[in-house]
Amino acid sequence: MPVTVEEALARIHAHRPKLRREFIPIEEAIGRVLAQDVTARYNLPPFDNSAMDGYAVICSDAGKRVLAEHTIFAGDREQIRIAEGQAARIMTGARIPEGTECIVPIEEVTVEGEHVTLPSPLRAGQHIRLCGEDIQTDDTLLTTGDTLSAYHITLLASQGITHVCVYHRPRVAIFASGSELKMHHEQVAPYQLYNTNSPTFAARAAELECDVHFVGTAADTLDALLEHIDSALQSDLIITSGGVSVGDADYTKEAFTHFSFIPLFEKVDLKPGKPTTVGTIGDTLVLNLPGNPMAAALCFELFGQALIASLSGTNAPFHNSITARMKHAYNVRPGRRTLLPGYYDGNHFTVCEKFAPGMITPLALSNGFIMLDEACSAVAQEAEVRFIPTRFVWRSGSAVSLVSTSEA
Ligand SMILES: Nc1nc2c(c(=O)[nH]1)N[C@H]1C(S)=C(S)[C@@H](COP(=O)(O)OP(=O)(O)OC[C@H]3O[C@@H](n4cnc5c(N)ncnc54)[C@H](O)[C@@H]3O)O[C@H]1N2
Ligand code: MOO
Repeated sequence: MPVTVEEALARIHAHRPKLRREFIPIEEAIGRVLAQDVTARYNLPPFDNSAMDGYAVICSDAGKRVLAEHTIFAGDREQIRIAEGQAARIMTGARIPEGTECIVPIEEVTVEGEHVTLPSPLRAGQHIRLCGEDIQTDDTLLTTGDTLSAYHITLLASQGITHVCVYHRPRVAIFASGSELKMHHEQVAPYQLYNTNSPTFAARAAELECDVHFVGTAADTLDALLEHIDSALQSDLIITSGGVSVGDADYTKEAFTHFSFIPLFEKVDLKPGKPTTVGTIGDTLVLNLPGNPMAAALCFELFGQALIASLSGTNAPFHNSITARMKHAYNVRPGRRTLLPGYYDGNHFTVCEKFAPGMITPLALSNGFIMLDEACSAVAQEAEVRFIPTRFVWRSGSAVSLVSTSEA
């Protein structure tokens, strides 16, 4: 019995794989998932300091001529004290002298030798960056399951942290089945075609921070499939494509049953990609995708990504969507949950002009897809849809306005 997409995803999310951890330098941690919480060891700033090149002064000296004998630079160790009638010339980032009530920028004073005349009035605290105003000791900076981005590396570096504990990258083994398939570096005969699914999933899994192992292309025989499964069992996830339908040469499902395969689900109520199957062999997860390239790619996005997320240890394992409006009206056959590939331009979603489960161009031309409810037979122009991205580098081929205004 096919399960709904929601049920299929719920079964994937309910599965709790064993996760392995390792310590790595922060320079290598970009994109990795933390297996520890990180708390602050130091305040940031670590001391009260000047936000401007100027003078450290006392507020009651506003409008007066004061003596400024000392100059303080960032990194100076010596700590001085100022009193009424005194100021200290100070550089941005330098520790403020004891007794300082505010900083007056250089541009606002009149300098005569060692004396400066201050403006009036002066506001207590002006241009002083307070100890701990950004980070306080013991603040939680990062949490187990956070995926490290460049600005998380900033936080780690600010605390003098050299290494972090992260989850291992998921090890993903990939193979295709199909006697008609050749690899792109092989000769192809007129009755054969190139295996595009395996390079696609290898590339996509690498984009999703997996360690990828391409096992090979299995002929449509039980023996070839058994051999390929056997060499993939050391991985956390096996992704196969092809041979899951009801044809005379479709042996994938049968081959997996030889390895005590336990299904999580064996078919999904979905067009395309109905034959998609997910299960386990021991600690190894298995995703059998259909051979049709577009069907396989869209189901990789829905189910493969969810499996990889669960194996990565992320605390954000669920898909998310962007609300978009339809560029054009679109009609579909109701009664089936339908995936439509297309392009989101920042406002509107345009369904791919030409697509079918066996094609490869639709995904290359798209940056995501929408999933229409089974009751849906038409989506109107400007109707709101939920866009699910497949790539998310948010740039444009032509210049767009980047400015927000008060008008809607
Ligand atoms: N009688 C029925 N026939 C089919 C059904 C069905 O329910 N009843 N389902 C159709 C659907 S839906 C799909 S999807 C496909 C799934 O078939 P398989 O998973 O068995 O895939 P194959 O037959 O091996 O291949 C299908 C198609 O895709 C090409 N292919 C396969 N692997 C690759 C690859 N790695 N790279 C590029 N292209 C690949 C293959 O040459 C075929 O053209 O079954 C329908 N039939
Ligand atoms: O649903 Mo198949 O999975 O059409 O391509």
